[in-house]
Amino acid sequence: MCSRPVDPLDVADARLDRMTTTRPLVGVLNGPNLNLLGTRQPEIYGRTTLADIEARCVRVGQELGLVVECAQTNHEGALVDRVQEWRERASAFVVNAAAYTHTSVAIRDALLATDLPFVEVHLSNVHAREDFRHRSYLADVAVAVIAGCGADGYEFALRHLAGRLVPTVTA
Ligand SMILES: O=C1C[C@@](O)(C(=O)O)C[C@@H](O)[C@@H]1O
Repeated sequence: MCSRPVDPLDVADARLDRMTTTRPLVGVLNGPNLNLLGTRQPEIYGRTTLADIEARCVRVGQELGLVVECAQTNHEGALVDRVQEWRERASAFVVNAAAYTHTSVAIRDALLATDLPFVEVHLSNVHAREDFRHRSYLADVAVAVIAGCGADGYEFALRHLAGRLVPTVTA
């Protein structure tokens, strides 16, 4: 009989796999120019970087019993690809489609095709800005819209989704 010594790291990996596969996955998706957060019009978008926001989302997700994966791209088709890729694995989304919020039927359709709940987030209060930002192609199919709370908006969105996905969590 051939017996291999048990590697404690393998055991820990397997345990982590099981834990993460049973926790709902939430995809946090950010659109064009949000990679510049921290230096882009800080008077409007604040000084928090996207890396800080994503790290906070992962940390808050862990506290809430969620697995959080984050992605950002400047390209409309790549946002659609990401939603399609998450479609098979995710339970919900937090979406800041940035300027594509106001223009993109393709991103709306991609989210609708998932049949999953999502929260639309904007750092700034888009309703207090130019008219073209008042229109959203996503808002009427989102479960909630959060605008004007800065980086806190992502955490609020995750707390809301956790309340829907993880029965023991109070939003
Ligand atoms: O890029 C962005 C960021 C934004 O989505 C926000 O987070 O406030 C608002 C959009 O109008 C703008 O195009």
